[in-house]
Parts: sequence; C-alpha cells; structure tokens
Amino acid sequence: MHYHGLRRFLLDNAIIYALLAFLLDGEEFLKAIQDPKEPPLIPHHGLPFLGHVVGMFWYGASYFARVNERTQYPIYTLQTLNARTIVVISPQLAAPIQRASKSLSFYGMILEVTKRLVDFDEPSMKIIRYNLDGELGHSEGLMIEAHDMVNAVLSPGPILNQMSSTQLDKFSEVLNAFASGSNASEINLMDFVKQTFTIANAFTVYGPQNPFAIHPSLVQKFWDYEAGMIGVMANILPWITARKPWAARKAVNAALQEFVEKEHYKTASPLIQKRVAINLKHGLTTKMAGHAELILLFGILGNAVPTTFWFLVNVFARPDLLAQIRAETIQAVSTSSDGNEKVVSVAMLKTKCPLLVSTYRETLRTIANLSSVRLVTNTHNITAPGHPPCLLKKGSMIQIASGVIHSAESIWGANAKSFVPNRFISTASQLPKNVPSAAYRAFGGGSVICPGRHFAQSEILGFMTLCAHMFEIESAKGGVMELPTRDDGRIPLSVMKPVKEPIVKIVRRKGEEDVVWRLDLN
Ligand code: HEM
Repeated sequence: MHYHGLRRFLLDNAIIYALLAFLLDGEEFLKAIQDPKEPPLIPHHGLPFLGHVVGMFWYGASYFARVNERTQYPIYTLQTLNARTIVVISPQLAAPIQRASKSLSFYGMILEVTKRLVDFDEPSMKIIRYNLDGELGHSEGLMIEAHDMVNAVLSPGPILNQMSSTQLDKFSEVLNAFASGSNASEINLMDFVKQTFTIANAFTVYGPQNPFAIHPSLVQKFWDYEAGMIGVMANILPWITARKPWAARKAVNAALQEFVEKEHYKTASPLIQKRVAINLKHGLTTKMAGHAELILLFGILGNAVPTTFWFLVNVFARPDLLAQIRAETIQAVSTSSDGNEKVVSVAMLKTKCPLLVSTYRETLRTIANLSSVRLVTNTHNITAPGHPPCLLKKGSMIQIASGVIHSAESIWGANAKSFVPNRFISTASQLPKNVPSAAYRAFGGGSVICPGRHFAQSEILGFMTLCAHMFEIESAKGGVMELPTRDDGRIPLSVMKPVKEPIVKIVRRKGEEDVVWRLDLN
C-alpha cells in the first residue's frame, strides 16, 4: 500500500475504533468521570446512548423499575442521547426536589410539549417563556399570573363551590336522563364516562355557550385527538401519519378560537373569564388564546375521566365492596317525603364515608403513574434525611417515578401491588402510617401540585355515589363485570388506561326506576 494510503487507512480505522470504543463503553466512561455527588449513572451496555430511550418506549411505565431492579438506587441517572434523565425513586428525595421550583422548573420541562400539544405559534411561545419561573426577580409574566389565578380560583372557597355545584347539578341531569325506567343501555364504559364528563365539565367551566354545546360532534373529536396526540406531536407530516387526531385537533382548536372571538367566554365560569383575559392582556392573539384552552381541557378531563372509569370498575367488579359502599354512602342520602326524590350530600361523602374516599385514593395510587417532571435550570444540591447530599447539574431532566413509588413494598408494605380499598382509612392525613406525603403522587407535588384536586374529588365521589345507588353496571353478557387489565406498555400521559375498554350493561336498580336523584355539594 502506498504510504499515504496506509496512513489514511490507519487514521480512518483509528477514528472508527475510537468512535466504536466510545459508543460501546461511552456510558461507562461517563459514569467514571461523574462527580461522586451526582446520582449514579446506570449505563446501557447493549445500546449506549439510545438503549434507555428505546427501553422507555418499549416498556412504557414499567421501565424505570426494570432498569433499577439490580441496583435499587434511590435516585439514578440515565443517559438518553445527549441528555441526562435523573430518575427519583425515593419519596424522601422527591420532597425537596418538588419544593425547589426556582431551580427545578416544571414549566421549563413541559413548554415544548405544550407547544406541540396545542399548536402554539412562536410569537406566543415568546410571551409564554417570559419570566417563566420568576427568574427575572419579579412576578410579572403570563405564566406566573395565570398559575396564581388558577390556584386561587380552584382553592376551597365560594368560586370553587359555585363551580362544583353547577357540575353536580349537570351530572344529576345527565344521569337521570340515562337508562330511565327499566330500559338497559349497552355501552362502552369509558365512552359513558367521557360523554357525561365532557358535557358536564364543558358546561360548568366554559358556560352555556361552550364549544361542545354549540358543536356536539366535538365531544368525540376531543377524545379522538386525545387518543392519537402522540402521533400529532411527533409532527412528521401529521396530516398523513396521524390524520384522524390531527383533523380532530384542528376542529376543536377552530371552535375554541370561535369561543374567544365571539366572546362566549364572557358567560363562562370566573376561571375561564379570568384566564382568557390574562392571555389576551399579555398579547396572545384570539386564535392562540383559543388554542390555550385545549391544554386546560386536558387538565380538566384527561385525568378525571380515566380515574372515574377505574373507580367504577374497581367497585362494580367487587360485589362485596359495592355492597359496603352502598351501605356507607346511604347515610349521605336524604329522601323526599313522597319518596320520589333522593339527594346525596357530597360534603357528607367526604367526611362520613371513609371507605368511599379511601377506595378513590387507592384507585389513584394504582393508576397514577405519570412521572412528575422538572428541568434543572441551575445546578442544585439537595439534601434529605437518610441520604447523602445529591448534586443535580444544570440541563438535566428529572422524572420523579410515581409509578415505581406507588408500588414500592418498602413504602406501602407487602401488599403494595394489591388493591386494598381500605388502605387509606384511619389517619387524619389520609395516608397509611409511616408513608411520607411525597409518596402519594397522584396530583404531583410542590408549587405545581394539581390545583384541580378539590374539584376532582367532589365530582368523582359524587358521580360514583350516584352510579352506585341509581344503577347496576354489569358485563354486557350479564353478571359481575370483569376487572380490565391496566395497559402498562404505554408511556403514561395521564393516569393509566385499560388494555381494552369493557362493554357494559347499565340498568336502573330495582325500586329506583322512577326516582329522581340529585347531588348537593353541602
Ligand atoms: C383525578 C383527576 C386529576 C388528576 C389525577 C390530576 C393530576 C395532575 C398532575 C399529576 C399534575 C402535575 C403536577 C406535578 O407535576 O407536580 C396536574 C396539574 C394540573 N392540573 Fe390536574 N389532575 C386531575 C384533575 C384536574 C382537574 C379537574 C383540573 C381543573 C379543574 C386540573 C387542573 C390542573 C392544572 C391547571 C394543572 C397545572 C398546574 C400548574 O401549572 O401549576 N386537574 N394535575
């Protein structure tokens, strides 16, 4: 071989070798040069840099537990392409992480997803990114103002009470009209919950001129988008690769734009009147202020609907539990003197029906696997009792692995993987003894803890109780319905979904055929 040719050959192969060596052992190398205070890196030996990404897609919600099976670290790092994901398994460490909202930003992590989810344009993103976490040292900016307003409106108080009352009335109206007399309805149970909740929530939150009331076909379209939103967000020619959800989002967004432009929001709840006003004040166009409502619709419906579905199946698939819940909640029911009207006190459900409340919380424990995400915007040290100080470097992404925490025997005991309806009975904190509060993660935690949790609890307890007293819900073939299997293969974007949505038969309970049932907040 000619000298220059030989040199070239050796050089090329050396580069390929170095590259291969780095790729094959690259994660080991990164591990070796880590600061010992950083969460330990768990290298992927088979497919460095890519393996953990593939694993997350392949195994969905269960991947964080699988990768940590051998090591059992309370906090660890995964190298994903050129980014670092820090996975938090210990609730003791989750607590200070969710408190440090200035350096560990929720919004920093979800903004790109939000942009793709609702189709925001770049000028809107610029407005939204301004002083996102108060980094400019003052509290001006769209996100800070909107966050504070939503938290104030949805905290216990007169506005929340008004919204909850409207919602409960609407549920009563819809359920009294459903399966009346001795008629049985055969229906997909998830669709039943979707229909009822979408109609009732849209009316309660967005008012009588809400887009779903004006264009009823949008109820199905909203859920078509929800089912296929990952394909739309991937944004690879979505009008071809994810046609149905893409067209569905277009229709919902157009109606939300119309809702803002025709000023229908002026007849909506204070939550929406204030929200649209803030968005417009900070410079969003009417079109983009419409799109902004799509994200709130996901907040309102995306978790509450599948949670209610699981609550119903967890109770109706267990005849003993159903009987206990009927017996317990009957205390909250008052009957008119002629026996034609029965009213459920939702306040009494919360205070006098511990099994009902506990079953709701246990349902959430078993299905709320959505990780709490944060972006490290400033290198940050965290300390927690029983753990050495831990260094979180700027640019890392954090995932507090709710699914792993919710099923850990070290936290919940030997029956952690079983459904135990009365697990949350007894203590004032509504947590079993010795379980730290950051271990119950259904509503996230810290400054972005779900502001809708009080509203959600009233509506879901009320809906469940009405169903328990008004209906028998059986399998379509007759008899006790089967418990659906949880779809662990999907990456959760909300609470978990079932592998298959059951078809059920819903019929009025004997003796209740002609009774009008109502829900009262007090
Ligand atoms: C069972 C039902 C629900 C569940 C399980 C749930 C769960 C969650 C979770 C996990 C978060 C993220 C918090 C974090 O990462 O720390 C969140 C945020 C949020 N949720 Fe809920 N949610 C539910 C119902 C609702 C309802 C009914 C509403 C509105 C009425 C709502 C409005 C919101 C909003 C606005 C945020 C964003 C908070 C912020 O930006 O500070 N949620 N929710």
